This record gives sequence, C-alpha cells and structure tokens, in this order.
Amino acid sequence: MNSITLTRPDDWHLHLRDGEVLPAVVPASARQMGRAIIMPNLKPPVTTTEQALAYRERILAAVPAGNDFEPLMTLYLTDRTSAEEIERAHASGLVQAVKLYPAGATTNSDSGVTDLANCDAAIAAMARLGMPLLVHGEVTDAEIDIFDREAVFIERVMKPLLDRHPSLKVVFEHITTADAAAFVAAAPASVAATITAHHLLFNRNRMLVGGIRPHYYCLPILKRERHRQALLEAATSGSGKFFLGTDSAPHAQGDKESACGCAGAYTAPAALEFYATAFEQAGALERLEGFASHHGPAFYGLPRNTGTVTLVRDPWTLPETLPYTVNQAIVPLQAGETLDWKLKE
Ligand SMILES: NC(=O)N[C@@H](CC(=O)O)C(=O)O
Ligand SMILES: [Zn+2]
Ligand SMILES: [Zn+2]
Repeated sequence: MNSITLTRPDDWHLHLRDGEVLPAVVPASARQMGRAIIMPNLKPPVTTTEQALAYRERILAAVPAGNDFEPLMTLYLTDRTSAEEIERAHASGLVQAVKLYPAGATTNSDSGVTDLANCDAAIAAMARLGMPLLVHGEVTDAEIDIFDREAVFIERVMKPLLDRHPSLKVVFEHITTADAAAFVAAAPASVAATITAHHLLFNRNRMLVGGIRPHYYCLPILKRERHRQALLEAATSGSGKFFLGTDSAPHAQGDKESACGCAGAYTAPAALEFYATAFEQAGALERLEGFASHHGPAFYGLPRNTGTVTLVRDPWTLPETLPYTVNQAIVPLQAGETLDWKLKE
C-alpha cells in the first residue's frame, strides 16, 4: 500500500500550552486533526469554565485562516472543584471533559488531586451528566518504582473509583502497560483509553541505550518491549475502547536537554505519520482509521469529522528543530530521522 485515506482524525489528548507558543504549536495539530481534547495543565491550571472558554479563544486565534480545527476543552480537577463548576462546564457545551492529575504525578500537576475522596461531589455530577473523567493513571508514592506506577494505580485508584461511580465515563489516558490495556479491555463500555504513537513505536531501550535521550522521556515513562507489544495489540484490535491521543507535550529545547529535563514528547508535527508507521509494523494499516477517526467520537458521543486526510509513502526527514519561543527552539520526536509516511497537503 502506498497511500491511505482516512476520515479526518481527532487527537483525544493534546497539550498546546499558552501565550507566545500557541502560534508555534497550534498549526501543527490543526493541519492533521479535526478536533483535539486540550489538556488543562497550564500555569495556573484551567480550573473554571470561564478560564477554559478564554483559553479556547486564545487557541482559536492561533488556528490558521481557513482551517476549522476545533479545540475541545477540559477542566483541571482539584480537591476543591464543585459540582456547580461541573454543571457550568457541561452547560457551556464547549467543555467536554475533566482531567484528573494525581498531585505531583507529572508536568504542572502540583494543584492536582491529593485524595479522590475530596472530589466525590464533582465526580458524581460528572457521572450524572455523562461527562468523561480523563485520568493520568500513575500513583505518586515515593516508594513505588516509576515503572510500576501505572499498574499500581489500577489497583489502588482506578478500581475503587469505578466501584464507587460505576456509571462514570473514564478515559485512561496514555496507557503504557499490558496491565492497563487488559484492564480497559475487560472493563465496561464506559471505560476507554488513549494510546500515544511513541508508546506504540518505542520501548525504554530507545530512551536509555547508547546514551540518554531526553526527547524520549515522557510520563508515563516508556516501558519494556512486552508492554509495547500489548499496546500495539490493543490499538490494532479494532476495539472501540482504544483511540488516538498523541499526548504531544511541547517543552523548549533547553528544558528537555537539561540536567533535570522535563517530561513530554513533541509529536504533533508528524503524529499521523508516527501512528501509520506503528500500524504498518503491526500489519494493521486498515485498522488505523477506526483508531484515529471513529472510536474517539463514538466514545465522546460526537459526530465523526466529515473531511478526509491522505497519507502517502513518500520518505521525508523531520527537521532538527522547529521555532518555539523567541529565544528557544523545540525538538520534535525523531528529529533528523526519516519517516516513510507523509501527510499529503
Ligand atoms: N506526558 C508528559 O510527559 N508530559 C505532559 C503531562 C502529561 O500528560 O502527563 C506535559 O504536560 O508535559
Ligand atoms: Zn499525563
Ligand atoms: Zn498529556
């Protein structure tokens, strides 16, 4: 196969940041995706409907003319999020979901939830309104090994949460383990997962063998090969529970190439190319459209996009850097490497 045309996909997990970098990163996603679920982990976090709607306007101002990319907004859940705030968010029609960051789990999660018991009223309102809870599923306890934090989260947090709120819609974001893939596959239809392209393509060797490669450092951290295989199997299974979420997470070059580098891989500029590479390696290119364009809207109760995108086999090399802030560039994942697939303009 040398060309593949898909219903225009959506990105169900995307970081765009704010301010001066919006014009640098928004067009990369708008070129590829019809819509994207926008993560709320700004500084300060997007905790109110009012903030989410203002942020949406700033994103829209950075969308190139003639492009109808639609940002789907989220609220950042805190210990103090009220049921009223959830109702306001839902009533706006522009906030689609609420994001749970366990406090301290990842980039800008300091204001995250310290104990889910504090969020009972907000979560009950979400369950009632059919608003999905998007979960960064890692425990933060210092004694739990970083490679085990997702698996432990399932037992300690995810299962009790679903026992307490069985009708809550949950997206287990950026799953990275065989444990999470199996858990989601066995859960009711109200539980789904996003999978990044980098977790489908790479195991932890890519980050650590032959030198430490900070651009492959993201959270949840890349795992061993057995887990990558399980994720590929889930993504290419045809199950509607698994869908595309890049977790493209831009950080300036100097914040990644550092003695204490930030977590996050910038994948938006070649997101569909990365996914096509992974699906082709699994011999499942024909399953890419369901994963990228059909399963997400079905779970969120939204219509599919109407347009199409076409990927062609036309090798190209990712730039070493792209413009980001006034002083700093950004390094896309696989910078300087050649990809087989290319999104046709
Ligand atoms: N994935 C990451 O490594 N980083 C994300 C946060 C997140 O999605 O956990 C970021 O905002 O930089
Ligand atoms: Zn996360
Ligand atoms: Zn993320």
